[in-house]
Amino acid sequence: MGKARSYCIIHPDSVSHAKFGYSRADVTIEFPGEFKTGQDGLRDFAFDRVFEPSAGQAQIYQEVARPAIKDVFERMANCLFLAVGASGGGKTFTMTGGTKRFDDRGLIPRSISAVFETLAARTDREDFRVAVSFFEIYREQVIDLLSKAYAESATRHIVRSEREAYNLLFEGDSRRHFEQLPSNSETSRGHVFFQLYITRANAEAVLAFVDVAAPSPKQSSIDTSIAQSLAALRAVARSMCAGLPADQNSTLLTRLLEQWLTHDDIVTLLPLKYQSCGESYDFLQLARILHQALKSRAGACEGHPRKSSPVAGPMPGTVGACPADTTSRDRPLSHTFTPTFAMRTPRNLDACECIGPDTEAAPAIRSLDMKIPTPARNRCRVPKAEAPSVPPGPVPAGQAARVFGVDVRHRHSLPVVRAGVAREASPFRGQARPLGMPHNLVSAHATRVAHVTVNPHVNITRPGLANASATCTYSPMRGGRPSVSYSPLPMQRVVARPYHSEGRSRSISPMPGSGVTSAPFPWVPIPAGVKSWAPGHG
Ligand SMILES: Nc1ncnc2c1ncn2[C@@H]1O[C@H](COP(=O)(O)OP(=O)(O)OP(=O)(O)O)[C@@H](O)[C@H]1O
Repeated sequence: MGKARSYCIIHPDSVSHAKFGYSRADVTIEFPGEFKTGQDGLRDFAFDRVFEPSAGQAQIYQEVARPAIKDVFERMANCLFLAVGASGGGKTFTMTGGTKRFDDRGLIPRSISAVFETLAARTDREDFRVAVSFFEIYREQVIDLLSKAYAESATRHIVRSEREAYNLLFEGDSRRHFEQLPSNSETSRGHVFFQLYITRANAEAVLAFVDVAAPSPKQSSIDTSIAQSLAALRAVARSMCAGLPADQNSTLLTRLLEQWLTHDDIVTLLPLKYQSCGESYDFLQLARILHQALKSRAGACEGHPRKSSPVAGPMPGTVGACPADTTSRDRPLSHTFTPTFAMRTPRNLDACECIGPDTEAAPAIRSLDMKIPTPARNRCRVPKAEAPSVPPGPVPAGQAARVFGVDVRHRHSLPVVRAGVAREASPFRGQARPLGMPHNLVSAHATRVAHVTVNPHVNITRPGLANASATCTYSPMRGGRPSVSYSPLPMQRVVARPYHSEGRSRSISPMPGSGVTSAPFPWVPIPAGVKSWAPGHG
């Protein structure tokens, strides 16, 4: 039988609430007599561990997910991480990550890193293959987030490095359905499955991370669909507790979870922001019933190897069997351009700014914050051999170029105008500009449309995924050769400033293990009629 663990993660905004308390393994809420049971008083909910708000993501990862990664390599055990909870409680924060600090990256990126770090340390690493699938249940349909399509089958992409896996994570993340609601400015509107498949010979272990959407008070049709699937999940758990056959076919969520619920290791996560007694009680109870149901399972085998994806079982009309060895899709930005880190950006990102880091030092980067780097940390010339030659002078409007394998173009005729814009959004705004560093050293402007905009000095992005790496310091106004900002220090401090129309942003993660590939830098006319310069147009 698979193991079952359950954790509660307390949201920082819950702490001061009088009707809510928690200890290391219990959450207690107080509710009035008329609510639910008709009895006044306190209700206790036990967990394997309750993480107080001061517990960082690193600690949560260590206790929650690290054992599962070990089990993958020791006994090819599958594990499902199932995050449930009310809107705004922190499910996405726990699974994918927070917005402001690198330290806030969640279970998925940390697990990706751990899998590749473990592999790197093994002599038999060549025997393993890692693949990723990423899909969303939205309005009772599966959307493959890696192929942008309503899916009969979720595509499985082989990933050969941490960077490739991150790329897919951020790519898919940018395609998720979010909505701005009072409870959360970025509310997930679909149940999201991110799966890592680790295969060796005929054995396969799957790590699945499921972020279960919560209904909002808006009561739209999406909310109805979400509420129905949660009710179905609750009903399945109740049947399991009672030892009765469960109707798992009533919703797509329960159908996709069926095999997990009956067989595998499951970690239930309840990120909890105490908002109202009713809502908290509902989800605390759901977590409890789920945990009880999982504990009561019998007869399933522990850590059995899978032949096919647990979530992508053969179900007509839904996610079907994944093709076993689909190779990575051709992703123009990533196969020639090697980002050093990626920012999980807001859906309606206006612009972001990134500085550094050294792509060669990137594997050592484990710290990312919002501070301004010192010039010493941020300036280092790219070897001349790598520096593409650029003709001096302003880049004419409507011209494009391929910089380090990435298509870029100017949207403005005069770089100097662009520079003015960049300065406004510069990380150095209001501060003394570090000596020798152009104030607009890096400025990547992204819109939701897949295009790349460049100012005279850089750079690169695509929707939902601001890839920053090669920091071209070439200034058309100064002429000369372009160079790339490299950090000479292993613990490069990276600056990443997500800008957003409402001041919101998403998390930041590194792209270790990358290197910069250079490419010719000819300015070429943008084809007539092309409004946004999408990767691949060149
Ligand atoms: N442990 C935490 N520490 C700091 N901030 C947190 C924490 N958990 C969540 N947040 C913040 O709370 C907000 C809501 O979190 P998140 O979007 O992860 O909630 P959610 O449960 O996924 O909500 P929804 O169901 O609406 O999508 C975000 O701004 C997030 O950064």
